[in-house]
Amino acid sequence: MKITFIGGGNMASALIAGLAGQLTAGANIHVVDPNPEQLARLADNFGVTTATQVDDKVGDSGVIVLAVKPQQMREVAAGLAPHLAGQPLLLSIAAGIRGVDLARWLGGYGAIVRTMPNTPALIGRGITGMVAMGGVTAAQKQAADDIMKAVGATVWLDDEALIDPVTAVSGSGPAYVFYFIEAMQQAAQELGLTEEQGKQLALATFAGASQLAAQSPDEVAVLRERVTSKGGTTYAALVSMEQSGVKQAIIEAVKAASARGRELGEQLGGDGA
Ligand SMILES: NC(=O)C1=CN([C@@H]2O[C@H](COP(=O)(O)OP(=O)(O)OC[C@H]3O[C@@H](n4cnc5c(N)ncnc54)[C@H](O)[C@@H]3O)[C@@H](O)[C@H]2O)C=CC1
Ligand SMILES: O=C(O)[C@@H]1CCC=N1
Repeated sequence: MKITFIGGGNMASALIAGLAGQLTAGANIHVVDPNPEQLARLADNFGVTTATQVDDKVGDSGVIVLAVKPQQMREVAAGLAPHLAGQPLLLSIAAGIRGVDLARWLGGYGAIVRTMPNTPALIGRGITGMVAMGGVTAAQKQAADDIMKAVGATVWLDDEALIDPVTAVSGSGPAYVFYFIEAMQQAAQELGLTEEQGKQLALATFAGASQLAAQSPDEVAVLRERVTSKGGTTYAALVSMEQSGVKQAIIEAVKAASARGRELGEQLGGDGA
């Protein structure tokens, strides 16, 4: 099956990298992006075919992945509308953009699955939240699931409104983890370790702790308590974090991301025109 990506930026590149390793021929992937450097990089690395704008070649795609910024989606959808005679599945990865708005911009085309992947897809360790709009067939839903499972796990939602919370937790989530790792690395250096040592210690700790949490039958809070000797070093760190309101700040940050997703949908979807 031919999969066309409209937009070949960061998230599309992560998906293509994950998919290219799974498909028998990278040439089954076609990428449309106005940036020739972006296209050259994707063609060199993954053997995809490329174009700088949507043309008739997009028409024979079984799946079209919409991977442009939310602000570009309306224009891209309008340009795509004349090329949907082959009834492809449209897979949107854009934050915020509501299915009803996308369908309208596509000229009333309803075979849309909204998804929210994340960048660990690049190494096949992504997780994608997904919701199917009314015009999606069972076979198309399966195809969407197959594509996203090629780059990690999938979580299907019944309620489209929940895609904003998914965006806030797992779509944006890698950035929070990187932020925490950056802080750990900076602390390591300020305490006298080398940059390399700090990096090695922080990364191995994140990988080990998250694997342990995934594999353990115990709740994460129990695992945390097992590290925390009374009056010990971890206790000192956690008291400091509590005093600084770190947990509440993280909760509020995730809620801010979710609210921004909803706001983007309302702003860009406008009054339904
Ligand atoms: N970066 C991430 O971690 C995630 C991003 N997303 C979503 O993915 C989408 C893309 O985000 P990024 O990849 O981060 O942005 P990006 O800026 O890296 O990529 C956007 C790409 O679209 C291209 N483009 C612009 N106008 C175009 C047009 N008319 N036709 C075709 N291509 C066009 C740009 O040249 C660029 O390569 C957004 O809607 C975002 O909400 C979703 C999940 C995670
Ligand atoms: O920051 C953003 O808006 C996109 C959506 C999820 C991750 N990146």
